[in-house]
Amino acid sequence: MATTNWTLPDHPTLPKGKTVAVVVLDGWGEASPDQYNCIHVAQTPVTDSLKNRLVKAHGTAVGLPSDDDMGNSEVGHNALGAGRIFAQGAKLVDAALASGKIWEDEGFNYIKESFDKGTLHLIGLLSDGGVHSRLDQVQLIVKGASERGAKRIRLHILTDGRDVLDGSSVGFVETIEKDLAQLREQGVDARIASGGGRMYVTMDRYENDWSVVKRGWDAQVLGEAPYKFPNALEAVKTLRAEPKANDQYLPPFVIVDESGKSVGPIVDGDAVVTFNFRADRMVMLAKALEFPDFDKFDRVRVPKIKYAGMLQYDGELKLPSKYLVSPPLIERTSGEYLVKNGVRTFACSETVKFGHVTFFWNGNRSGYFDETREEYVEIPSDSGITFNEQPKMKALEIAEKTRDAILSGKFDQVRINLPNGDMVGHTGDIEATVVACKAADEAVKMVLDAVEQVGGIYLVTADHGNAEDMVKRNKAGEPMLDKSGSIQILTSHTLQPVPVAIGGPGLHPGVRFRSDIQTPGLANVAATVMNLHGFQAPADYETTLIEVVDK
Ligand SMILES: O=C(O)[C@H](O)COP(=O)(O)O
Ligand SMILES: [Mn+2]
Ligand SMILES: [Mn+2]
Repeated sequence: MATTNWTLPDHPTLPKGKTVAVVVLDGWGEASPDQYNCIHVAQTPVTDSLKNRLVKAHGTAVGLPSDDDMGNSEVGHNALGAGRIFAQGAKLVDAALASGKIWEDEGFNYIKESFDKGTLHLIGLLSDGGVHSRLDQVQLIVKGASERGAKRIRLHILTDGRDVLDGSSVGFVETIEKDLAQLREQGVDARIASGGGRMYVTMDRYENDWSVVKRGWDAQVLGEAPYKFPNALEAVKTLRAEPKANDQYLPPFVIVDESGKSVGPIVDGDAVVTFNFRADRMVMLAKALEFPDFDKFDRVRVPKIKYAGMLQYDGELKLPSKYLVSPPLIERTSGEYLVKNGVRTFACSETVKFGHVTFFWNGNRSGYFDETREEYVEIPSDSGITFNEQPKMKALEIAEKTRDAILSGKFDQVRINLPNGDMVGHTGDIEATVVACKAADEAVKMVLDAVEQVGGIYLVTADHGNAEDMVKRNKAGEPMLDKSGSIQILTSHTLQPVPVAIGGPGLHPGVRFRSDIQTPGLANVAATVMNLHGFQAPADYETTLIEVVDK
């Protein structure tokens, strides 16, 4: 393997030594101004005043299978940090299924060893959102595993309503139940065994609230939950009606037989696959399943299982150790280059997005490259609430810490994520999302004021759209209505482009956005940031967005 030359060439014109603030507004796209565009409705004077260039943040521009795929935080921050477009989990799993390689590799052969005597359990997000998982892939795994000897299959589903419309869980359950019924006709004992809403059961992230993972453990592994149903369709329909939970927050349930016994606890000798390809909301469960000295909650019973992830979720921790598809190998990220070229770096967000500007930014790698030159600060997020209850979240605290980092003179780059537009946008609460966008704008102001004071440079951008469009639209772009005549709230991300704004007193006056890049995307930002630090990007990086004209 060729050794990497980490030394970045000097930029021909742009100086070194300027403080550069990189601000990622999570879920902040560009869309027509109307009442469902919360960024437009909110008072956002600071971001409104910035001069933007729009870049693509979805689909093939960020390594997703097609341009019908909305962007998301993982692929967005990967592209921002890595400066190149890598085929992402969704695409890699598609390819492994299409070629059949998934069945030949080590991961599947490992879990297959249990098929003779044990049950195959599949745990993950059941939707066609394509952000964490995809229903068609789950269908192919169920079918493929049964064709290859799995005689007893149990699904542990997490309902979505966040990357897809609320209420769509019913249709997804119907689809998978049809497949399972067909398998039963062929003599395979295949059933859904448990479930719950993704935000309340299992899919916490960055260790914000372990009780979420514990609720899932109790249902999936121990077969215990406050709600018991004879089948999953009845479970989802009933829990949506009473206690009137939405898909994201359905309470945990288990499916029981006539005698009231759970149909699918995980026991010694079983195999488990977590079928999400995206890491952030599966890695906590992976730890509970795999770490022998796990101490985040009492697991009560730790079955001896063969476990594989759809992908490996953390390359540093090698977690899980077995996986069905190899993750994208995202190396030589801009963060690593810049640190190795002496750029002292500060990264900050609150818990729910902390890994976005560290782990995802650095190519799905946790930890520092060089702890003498880096400081990552995590502001604890609120837990146990939906963020429309506290739409300002920790934006002010993030901004204060960042301001202090800028003014301290200890850092050359400060890199932050402001979660408000995204996290509140996902709740579908339009009024709260307007408050959220205002709070993010105020945070940007505080950061830009500090940049002004130190003669620095800012680059403000976003990872994908969300808050700029809160309604499901038809092909003509008109809001769609549900059966009762109310507008259909869009809780998910969008396909919209996102802004990139560059400025500040330290910016060379000749810097312009180039006009010769046909369709720039998020991956063009890394080379741009390197330029702002006075370096040229490596030759295989997507090209910079800027040029310097004589001034
Ligand atoms: O995990 C989530 O919250 C959503 O599925 C996607 O949102 P994110 O990509 O902005 O994190
Ligand atoms: Mn995001
Ligand atoms: Mn989001």
